[in-house]
Amino acid sequence: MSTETFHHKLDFTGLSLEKAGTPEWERVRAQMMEVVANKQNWFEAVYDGVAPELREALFGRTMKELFALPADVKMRNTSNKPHHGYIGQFPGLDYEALSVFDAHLVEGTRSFTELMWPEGNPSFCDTVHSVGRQLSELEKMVRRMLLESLGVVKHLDRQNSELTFGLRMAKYGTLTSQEATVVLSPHVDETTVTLVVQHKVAGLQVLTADGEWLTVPLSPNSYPVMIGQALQGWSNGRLNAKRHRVLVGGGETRYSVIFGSHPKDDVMVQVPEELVDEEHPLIYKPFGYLSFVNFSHSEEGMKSDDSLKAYCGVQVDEAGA
Ligand SMILES: O=C(O)CCC(=O)C(=O)O
Ligand SMILES: [Fe+2]
Repeated sequence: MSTETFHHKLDFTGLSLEKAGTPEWERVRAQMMEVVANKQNWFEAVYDGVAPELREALFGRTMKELFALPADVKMRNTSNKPHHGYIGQFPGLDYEALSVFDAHLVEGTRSFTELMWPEGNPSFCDTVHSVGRQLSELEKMVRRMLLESLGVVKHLDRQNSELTFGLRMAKYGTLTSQEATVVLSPHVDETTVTLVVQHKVAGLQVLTADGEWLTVPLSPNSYPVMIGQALQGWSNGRLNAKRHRVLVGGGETRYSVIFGSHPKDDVMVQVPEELVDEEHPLIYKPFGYLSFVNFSHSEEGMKSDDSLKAYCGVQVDEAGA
């Protein structure tokens, strides 16, 4: 029987971390436990933290202004990790993306803004920072509930101190053909948790347990949330990175924001001992996040359909099975 004939829609409206443990919190947490038990690894979060005007400013003005910059300016957005700064200039494909690092902090947004506009651009900076801050609040609620559902919430503070947030703005330009085309191939994110903001043009699809591509519906106040590989590793595979892709119709330019938590570069991701027992033997050795990301983008990592397992999976003989 199909496990994904419907998807979970969790309503975070009016919730905040201060409400953890209250009946309203527990009601949503009970749904999170179902998401975990069903191994769905994604859901839709309804959230009122990003005001409609802010979302409109982000997509209607801020992102358009960014992508309108000359290519050499956008290319100043570099990173120590492959594929994490400016992405674009693919022959025949009008896809571009830029990442703001430490997007929940004003410093992160400010240094990105100064890189793009040395003369300053306060409205860009304020808009992106507000979105980053609000989405980081949602991410923290989501992750707290996930850890509560796994019975390991005592590790939350440590995990929080080892994480940061990245905000990627993406543009999928019009295609010469009107036919639906996969412009971002099926993949899993290296993140801990990924939140996506879609606006007016759909395109994100998640792979269901039955191998079907499910189109994530558009909604002005909700955010698809997907598990990434860093959390798959940390949770010893209790949660699994959700495979997804982007399919666009071709006639319209699509903008989206991809907001993710991920371990800081030097963090060793290590499974908490509570998540290892006879029924759940250790499947991932501790791994350094930066090294893992570098591996994922290496020739060997790209060839593998499960780069986490290839990088730090415990061999059966090592596990003593
Ligand atoms: O644009 C989207 O909806 C998702 C993009 C994505 O999956 C990614 O950039 O990793
Ligand atoms: Fe992705």
